[in-house]
Amino acid sequence: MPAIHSDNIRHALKLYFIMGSINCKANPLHVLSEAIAGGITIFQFREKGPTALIGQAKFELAKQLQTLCQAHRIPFIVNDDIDLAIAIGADGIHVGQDDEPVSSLRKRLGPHAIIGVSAHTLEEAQQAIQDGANYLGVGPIYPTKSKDDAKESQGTRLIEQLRAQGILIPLVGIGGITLDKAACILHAGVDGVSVISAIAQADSVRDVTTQFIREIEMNQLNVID
Ligand SMILES: Cc1ncc(COP(=O)(O)OP(=O)(O)O)c(N)n1
Ligand SMILES: Cc1nc(C(=O)O)sc1CCOP(=O)(O)O
Ligand SMILES: [Mg+2]
Repeated sequence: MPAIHSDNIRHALKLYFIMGSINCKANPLHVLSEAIAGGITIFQFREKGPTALIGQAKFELAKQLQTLCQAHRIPFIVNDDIDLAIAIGADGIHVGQDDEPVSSLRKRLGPHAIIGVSAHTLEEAQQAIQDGANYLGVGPIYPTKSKDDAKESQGTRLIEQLRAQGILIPLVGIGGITLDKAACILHAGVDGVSVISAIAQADSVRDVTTQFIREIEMNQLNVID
């Protein structure tokens, strides 16, 4: 059974931690376990970049991180790698605009898989919704050092535009999100924030995660309950 039914994805998106081995100052298993202790609500394994693990080493790290998530009922999402997601029975996948279309992913992953799609424009968002995405990642909100090919940062403009159009799909903001910036993104209408470096690189992963949760709970709009 998946850790979460896709109907509950909105609540799970509250604090979406994304990480691969290259993002961590400490052992990735330790970083994830501290982030879980701090209160993350969903995790994405994004093993990407020049020194990223590949092959069996990538598979083994994914399995170890997934086991940790399963023990704490944290949904485990795989970035980009559909074969890996299927091989380990992940709860879902996150894909970008140049990846396999949602309709084909749905056939391969089944009706309960969480499928997240990155959207940078209203048109991309509408297409992903029509194709059956469960949530959208909107970014980069602010400049980021964690993605080499990130687009130009766009602030909260698209989030506000989507909500103003009455689009209710679960949304998560991404890109350069730090503690002091979370409130303004939440006020724009997202269900949660996605974070790599502000958590993975923190001196105390657990403390900063706890502070994110507090900030989110104080500023969440609750698009739908
Ligand atoms: C939650 C979330 N939102 C956006 C992204 C970015 O996905 P993508 O555009 O496919 O870029 P890469 O992460 O693959 O470099 C994401 N991963 N997660
Ligand atoms: C993985 C990713 N996707 C983005 C997008 O805009 O789609 S920005 C980004 C990196 C986010 O990392 P950090 O929290 O360290 O800025
Ligand atoms: Mg991608």
